[in-house]
Amino acid sequence: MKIYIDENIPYAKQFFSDFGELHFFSGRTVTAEQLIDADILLVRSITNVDEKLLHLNKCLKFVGTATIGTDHIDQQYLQQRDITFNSAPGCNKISVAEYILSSLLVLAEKMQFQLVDKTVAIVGAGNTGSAVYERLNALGLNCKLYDPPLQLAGDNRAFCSFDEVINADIISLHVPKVSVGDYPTVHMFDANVLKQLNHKQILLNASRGEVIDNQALLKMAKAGLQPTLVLDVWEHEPTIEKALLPFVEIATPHIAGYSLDGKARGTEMLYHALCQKVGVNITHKAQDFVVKPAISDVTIEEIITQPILKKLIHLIFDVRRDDALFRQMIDQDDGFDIMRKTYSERREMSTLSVNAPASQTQLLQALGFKAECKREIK
Ligand SMILES: NC(=O)c1ccc[n+]([C@@H]2O[C@H](COP(=O)([O-])OP(=O)(O)OC[C@H]3O[C@@H](n4cnc5c(N)ncnc54)[C@H](O)[C@@H]3O)[C@@H](O)[C@H]2O)c1
Ligand SMILES: O=C(O)[C@H](O)[C@H](O)COP(=O)(O)O
Repeated sequence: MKIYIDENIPYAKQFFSDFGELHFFSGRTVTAEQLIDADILLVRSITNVDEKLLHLNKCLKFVGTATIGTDHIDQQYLQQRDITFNSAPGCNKISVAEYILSSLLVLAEKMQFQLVDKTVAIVGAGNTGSAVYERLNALGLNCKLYDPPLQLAGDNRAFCSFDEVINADIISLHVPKVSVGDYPTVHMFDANVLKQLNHKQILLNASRGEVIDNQALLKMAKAGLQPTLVLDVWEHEPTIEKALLPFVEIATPHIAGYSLDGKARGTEMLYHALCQKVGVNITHKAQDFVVKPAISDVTIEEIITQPILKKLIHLIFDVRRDDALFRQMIDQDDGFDIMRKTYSERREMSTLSVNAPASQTQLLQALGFKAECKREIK
């Protein structure tokens, strides 16, 4: 069997060598000619899998994307050709939530506010939105969820209106890219919605760039009216609107989900799907391949205040590192993609054991740490 794999899917050799001959390709430039004899195709979000890419291939049986988003896949076309498709739902949801947490802690320090005083509207209450909710709710923010499709489907959590979204102190976007149907998300934040926001609010987008009309945002920013912005995703990646950058407080090149753990989980999920498709037993586990973290234990002697939490989170992941590097790299040819490709190792909070007073264990666990109980503070 011939298996064609995006070169940026980690641990592909370890997981897939048993299935046959592996061929690696560059996700942005792969062509129909290259894939002519592929039996299995494994991609990331930068490869559009459609008729244009697959029309020369007559033997493809399985397509997998090691990502949560599936907007780059023409699933209807794959269905017509009877090609099995699997994605990796939720694989990097923890990394996205940790990106949001780091960003908010940085902003809270810079702008001198307490997270607990803020209302946050989470737009999209699926895997990533729920992971954000769990963490921010544990920190005492007033969290509101906005997700009409889920609400309609009978999800029994409390949901808010779009009016409440645009009036929240913090708005965090976690929707898929959808351009048709009853609940499209492309330009959900268009000029009309953006003009209802103000400079006291914070708007974070770690979903897909197209959810915010970037040109309308730029216009608003040039007039000095934009909310504080955290943008991980952009319209027209990798050729983004660079003029926006000076107006964005935290800017990164679509790396919110890029922890080693999240990526490895994505590969592992495709491995499981392929084992099922081919009818073989699962013999490999991501944890056999993923290396130990650089920092694995820490002790906290006090009650966790916001400054202590910021220090703790940033022992593992500090979004300012990525923001600084991005601003340096974006002017290089291919800077956006080079930074993604050479992204330095980032781990999830779950790789850190935190030894803390017993009263802090619940919070630490809700934030994703491995919490170990220490004697209570007197
Ligand atoms: N920046 C990154 O690195 C990164 C990482 C992972 C995922 N993502 C993006 O984030 C998206 C969401 O991921 P997820 O794991 O939470 O997906 P998910 O499918 O679990 O949840 C998405 C939720 O959005 C809701 N939704 C759809 N249309 C909506 C609308 N118009 N208004 C409000 N809610 C709506 C859906 O009902 C669903 O509950 C992905 O599709 C992907 O594009 C980005
Ligand atoms: O949808 C996802 O899972 C994320 O957007 C993912 O992190 C994108 O990473 P890429 O496939 O572009 O490497």
